Amino acid sequence: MAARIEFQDLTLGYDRHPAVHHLTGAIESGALIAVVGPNGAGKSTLLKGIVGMLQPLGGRMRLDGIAPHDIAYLPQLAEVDRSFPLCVYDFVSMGLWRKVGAFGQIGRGERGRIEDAIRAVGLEGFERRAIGTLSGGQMQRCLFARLLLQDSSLILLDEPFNAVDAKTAADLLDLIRRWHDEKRTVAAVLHDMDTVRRSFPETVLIAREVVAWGPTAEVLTPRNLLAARRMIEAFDDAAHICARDTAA
Ligand SMILES: Nc1ncnc2c1ncn2[C@@H]1O[C@H](COP(=O)(O)OP(=O)(O)OP(=O)(O)O)[C@@H](O)[C@H]1O
Repeated sequence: MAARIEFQDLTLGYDRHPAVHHLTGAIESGALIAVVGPNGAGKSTLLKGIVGMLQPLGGRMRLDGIAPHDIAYLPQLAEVDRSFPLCVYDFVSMGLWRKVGAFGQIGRGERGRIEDAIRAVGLEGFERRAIGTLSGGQMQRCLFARLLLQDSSLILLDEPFNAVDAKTAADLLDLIRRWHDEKRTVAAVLHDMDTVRRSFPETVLIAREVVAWGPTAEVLTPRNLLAARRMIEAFDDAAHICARDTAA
């Protein structure tokens, strides 16, 4: 179980507009890293770049030990289409998609794993409920169950505790710790700095580029957080190319 990500001067963006610039560094195998920064800092963009939903505008990214389609990715809750008529059981079972495929049989072993995953997130009794009728916290549990089944060595979580209550957040955090104990590589976009300080040994603070990256206590200083805020306020969203490129 080893998945490592290396960035070399990576720039990601939309329609040629950079959203994250000049990212250089590595997320080591087995890391438990928080991705933090102000709104619009480029955190979600970074995860989308790692998953392959966005191609680099510049620089390079290298995945070691895992293919992009094997990454377990939790998008922001708002991006999940819940209008599709699926029940919890069927939605969770999609975590086995890579193993079973479109026309594969779900046998007794797989059914056991689906039931285990639903139990692990505390959704027993909800198996036949339509996903569109779940509360925000229940839906987040459902998404985590699907991730559990994916059994990936690289797990990317975009605001996993958004709109969930304290009990649900604690339960989901336990699952994240379990993944970390199993030596999986976990990166999570988070806004709650207390959770980051308590549970994430490593942090990358971004504001369209890296402000600080390293042990959480060294990254989350008032000085770095202020610098991040100022960088976001100063960023020109309409810029086509970055000033550093033209100055070179
Ligand atoms: N699909 C898109 N098309 C064009 N621009 C986008 C798109 N998605 C994001 N952006 C822009 O890219 C920049 C970074 O957005 P991103 O969603 O990565 O930030 P974030 O750090 O995740 O923010 P938040 O904390 O608010 O979720 C923002 O200026 C945003 O408006």
